[in-house]
Amino acid sequence: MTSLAAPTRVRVRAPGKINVFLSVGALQDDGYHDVATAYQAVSLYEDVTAEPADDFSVRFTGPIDTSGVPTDESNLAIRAARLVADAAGHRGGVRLTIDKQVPVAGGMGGGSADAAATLLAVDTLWGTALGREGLLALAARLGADVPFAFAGGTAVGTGRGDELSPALAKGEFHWVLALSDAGLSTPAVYRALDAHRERYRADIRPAPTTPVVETNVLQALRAGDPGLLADCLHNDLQAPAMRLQPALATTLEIGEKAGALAGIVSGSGPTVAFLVADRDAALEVQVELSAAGLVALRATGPVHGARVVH
Ligand SMILES: C[C@@](CO)(OP(=O)(O)O)[C@H](O)COP(=O)(O)OP(=O)(O)OC[C@H]1O[C@@H](n2ccc(N)nc2=O)[C@H](O)[C@@H]1O
Ligand SMILES: Nc1ncnc2c1ncn2[C@@H]1O[C@H](COP(=O)(O)OP(=O)(O)O)[C@@H](O)[C@H]1O
Repeated sequence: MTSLAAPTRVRVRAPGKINVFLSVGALQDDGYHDVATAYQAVSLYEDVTAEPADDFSVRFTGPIDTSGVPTDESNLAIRAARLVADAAGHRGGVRLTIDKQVPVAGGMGGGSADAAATLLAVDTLWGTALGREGLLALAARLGADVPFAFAGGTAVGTGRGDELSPALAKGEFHWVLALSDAGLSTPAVYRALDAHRERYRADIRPAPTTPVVETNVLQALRAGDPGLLADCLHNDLQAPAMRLQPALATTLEIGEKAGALAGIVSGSGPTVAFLVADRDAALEVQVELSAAGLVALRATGPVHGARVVH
């Protein structure tokens, strides 16, 4: 007879995301905006390794500069681990190591992926068996994007972006991601959108009362057709992100001239995601962006959500 020993180390991988469509409604009393977004999980990953320890700690590895990310109790991964411990009555801590591929404060949900991966990693390590629904409920308490990082694939997010319904998607979409030297703060970009709407109330489209994802976006995803999707990429946070980082206009121009079907600021930015026809086009656009001095990565989507890999 074999006995199942408790694991001494669990590794979980969770993806970054691109918002292929993001409509932002009015600011609510809780400080959040009502949104409707279509998320696509893409092949830039956060790998979180969890090992038993007496207390809670986190460290980062990998090539990305994480000097600005806190490693104290405010770190989203530590907050995720503590939530599982509290929910399940687990005593003892965890040592977390995060191998980071998703740019920091880039609008691609790296911190959310850290939190989502940690939820599953500690649940597996400690054998707390909270289940998918239990972990998804904890995910929503950690941040608006965390449930999607947990679920992955393609989904529509409403409410704060945390109420998910799956969306059908066919095939594989190819993206080139142009990174920026400086990050953008998510609340600052939402505030800039509100300020702009307030200031130019008479001239611009007001915040939608009930934001929705347009049906042509869902059709393009379902058809797996990058040309169709390129025509309907949209992000209400793009204009405020560009006001905060005007150089993004040049980045968009370079990628589109290099043959991208379309470019869009991802989430609150400043990463710019270029949708391209296929792998060859992705290489060409990546080369042109690099030649202009930008850091450019290739990715594909949709990919799976948080999953144990080790
Ligand atoms: C803009 C988006 C688009 O997917 O992603 P990122 O660009 O951050 O990756 C999300 O709405 C961000 O999600 P996330 O980064 O998880 O947000 P949270 O930590 O929950 O919230 C940070 C802050 O952003 C603002 N916020 C966030 C979500 C939302 N629907 N309305 C908001 O106004 C609030 O000021 C909130 O205090
Ligand atoms: N694991 C983490 N724990 C706590 N904060 C994080 C973590 N990863 C990133 N952050 C911080 O959260 C903010 C948003 O980061 P991130 O999730 O990378 O970008 P975005 O919200 O733009 O997708 C940044 O200020 C960053 O320093």
